[in-house]
Amino acid sequence: MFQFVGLFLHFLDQLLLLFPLIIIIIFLLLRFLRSNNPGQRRLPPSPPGGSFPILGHLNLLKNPLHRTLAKLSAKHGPILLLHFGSRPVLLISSPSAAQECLTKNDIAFASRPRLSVGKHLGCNYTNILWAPYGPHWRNQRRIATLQILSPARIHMYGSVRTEEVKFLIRRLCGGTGENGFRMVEMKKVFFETVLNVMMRMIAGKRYCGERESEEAERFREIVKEGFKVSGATNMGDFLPNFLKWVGLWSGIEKRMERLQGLRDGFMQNLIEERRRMRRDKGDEMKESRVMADVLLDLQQTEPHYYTDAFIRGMMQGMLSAGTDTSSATMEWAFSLLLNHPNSLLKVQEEIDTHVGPNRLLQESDLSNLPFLNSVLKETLRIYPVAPLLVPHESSQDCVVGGFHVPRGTMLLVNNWAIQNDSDSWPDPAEFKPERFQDAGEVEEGLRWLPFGAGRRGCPGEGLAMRMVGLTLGCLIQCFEWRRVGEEMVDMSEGGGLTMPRARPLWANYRPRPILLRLLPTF
Ligand code: HEM
Repeated sequence: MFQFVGLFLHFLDQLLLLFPLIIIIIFLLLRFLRSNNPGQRRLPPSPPGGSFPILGHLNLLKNPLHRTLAKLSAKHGPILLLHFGSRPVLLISSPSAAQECLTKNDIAFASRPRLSVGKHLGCNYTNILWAPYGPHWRNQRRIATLQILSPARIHMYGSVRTEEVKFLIRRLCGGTGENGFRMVEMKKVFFETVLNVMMRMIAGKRYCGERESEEAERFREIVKEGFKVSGATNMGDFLPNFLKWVGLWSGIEKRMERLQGLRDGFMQNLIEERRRMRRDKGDEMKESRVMADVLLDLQQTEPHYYTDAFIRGMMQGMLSAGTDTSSATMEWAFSLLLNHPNSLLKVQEEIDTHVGPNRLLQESDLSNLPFLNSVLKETLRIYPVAPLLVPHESSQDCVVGGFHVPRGTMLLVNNWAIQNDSDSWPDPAEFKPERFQDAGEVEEGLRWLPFGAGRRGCPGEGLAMRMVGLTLGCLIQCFEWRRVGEEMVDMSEGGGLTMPRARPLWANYRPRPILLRLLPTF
């Protein structure tokens, strides 16, 4: 018996001595297995020597961000792992890698990172733009695509867009001398036209032009402040909490919070006004159903889910995703055409030939105006207003280009770099709408994705292309346009996550004879 116990203790003694050796062997074995399975575990490369403690690669980021990141990718490769503070960021700059992220790994990357803009202006990460992938986002997306932005609904609001474009044309006529050219700030007229269209679709009310009420004035202030705060990149998003408390980055967050309060109040008034109208006018309102009505109807069936906060979030999400993007695209397109008068003339000739001298261009003409369409696509190629799309985030581990991408990694697809890469686009900086005339060939793969792709791709593409096409087409049909002065229009880009022009566009214009014939019919 004693012998047996002695033997056991001896064995235990040996085992304890061997224990560190066993641990080392297991560790080496695991490393060996990992290194022989690189697709599973090898992380994407990072720019050598560029990362600092706490800051990560934040020191490399300069405005315009998409250009800085494009240079980084040109030097170190199209799939890069960066660190914005402690947050891992996958930076993608090639069509094949974009395809892998947005198609094969579509579900893995269908979430959004929790950035301060999503907290304060995205209704605490609940609106369609900033909600994480899950049932709440899916439900909003379903309502957006089936009930708000469906082809039938977009068609239904065709008259709103036509009315607003006619209103714009009349407004421009007001200031025009008989033969002389007048000057107009294009940024203002484009933005106000889009805002009126969007607000009429959302709430049945327009806010800009004619005599402006106090309510319209308040709304303008909210929109203006929105521009300022969403244009500022918030470094605080990427820093550890103890640094944020120093207060350097809290200013911008406070402004966002205040703005969200103002927006909420404004949207709530709209909801209540609409509710009153529906109560007072009953069936009469069915003729003019707007987005608020769709949501108020849903509220009647499921009041606990479709709360006023849900309706406010949905209305705000649509407004902020659709307005600035569409009007900035119009401004870029017009800037390019003013710098390329031959293309401007070609669009005008195409419209004159197809539409003729006796009527105003309509949305149904757009599919028969291939050159105008190519101008829009070429504009969105050189100046995509969301050059880095909207950031995505992986909600599960996945593999991109053979590299392991852990869950919780922020994805930036540098669409500007993809669309301006000379491997895919000969002479990428040149404005050549003709390259889109053979559209099928050009759009193959993900070389052109100004609206993103996959589950989180833009649900408003159809509406945007109609709104932008109709407005530009009608202005070109009705007026003669020139640059202000001899110099070319300055094409510098402003900062922020969206890509506005650095300076607002101004242009000279005068009516064409066709307008004098059409004006009395408006
Ligand atoms: C020229 C105009 C427009 C451009 C270039 C544009 C582009 C984009 C892009 C790049 C995204 C992000 C895609 C991604 O994350 O991968 C997006 C998202 C979105 N867009 Fe647009 N957009 C435009 C107009 C509109 C309009 C008119 C509406 C609707 C009224 C709209 C509604 C949305 C919404 C709701 C989202 C969020 C989708 C989600 O997260 O599920 N957009 N858009």
